[in-house]
Amino acid sequence: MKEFDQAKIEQAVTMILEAIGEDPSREGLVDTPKRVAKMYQEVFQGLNQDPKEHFATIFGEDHEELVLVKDIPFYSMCEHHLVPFFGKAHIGYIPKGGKVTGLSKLARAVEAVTRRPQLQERITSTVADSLVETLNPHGVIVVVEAEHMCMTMRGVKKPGSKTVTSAVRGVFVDDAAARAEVLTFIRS
Ligand SMILES: Nc1nc2c(ncn2[C@@H]2O[C@H](COP(=O)(O)OP(=O)(O)OP(=O)(O)O)[C@@H](O)[C@H]2O)c(=O)[nH]1
Ligand SMILES: [Zn+2]
Repeated sequence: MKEFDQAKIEQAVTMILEAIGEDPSREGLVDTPKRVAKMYQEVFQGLNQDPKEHFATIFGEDHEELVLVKDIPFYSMCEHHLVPFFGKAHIGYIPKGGKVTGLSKLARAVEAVTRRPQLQERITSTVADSLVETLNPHGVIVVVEAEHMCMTMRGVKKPGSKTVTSAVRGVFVDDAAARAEVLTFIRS
């Protein structure tokens, strides 16, 4: 378990408020450092989780065809600016050897990976590799689509722009028809 230092975050937030010329002791701000620390504990709680631990729930089921959970909503924090990026993750895999995991575990793995300072590419590949390492399936495909607040409310200011990343493993690498089938389901 990595240490979460609530007092240190409170100090840091107080310093940021002072540095922008605010008065941290005024009524509206007096509890803000505490609130922000509590919020960071929640939005960064994935730092204490390994996505693979969720795939320990394995059912023996003889299904060697596609399993796809799509439209899993997520919120993460861009590691460059510490502002949110958010969107949907779609996870498909083809089980092998009768090893399937609980459907909710796919969404739990997304939570574990997104609730940290992150990059969209790393979220995508970490989820794919975690499935490969635990279930050893025939193939995995992960698609993540997100809007990055660092590109909308600041900087280049392009609201509505979306970033799509994908990670394919196993049979999906060479099988364009299998990839296309998944993309059709994702869009439907
Ligand atoms: N590849 C990748 N880049 C990201 C992600 N989130 C944010 N970024 C980018 O990280 C880059 C950081 O660029 P820098 O030039 O170091 O920082 P900056 O001056 O704040 O950049 P601007 O956003 O262009 O103003 C920006 O281009 C962001 O759009 C992500 O998940 N993946
Ligand atoms: Zn950013």
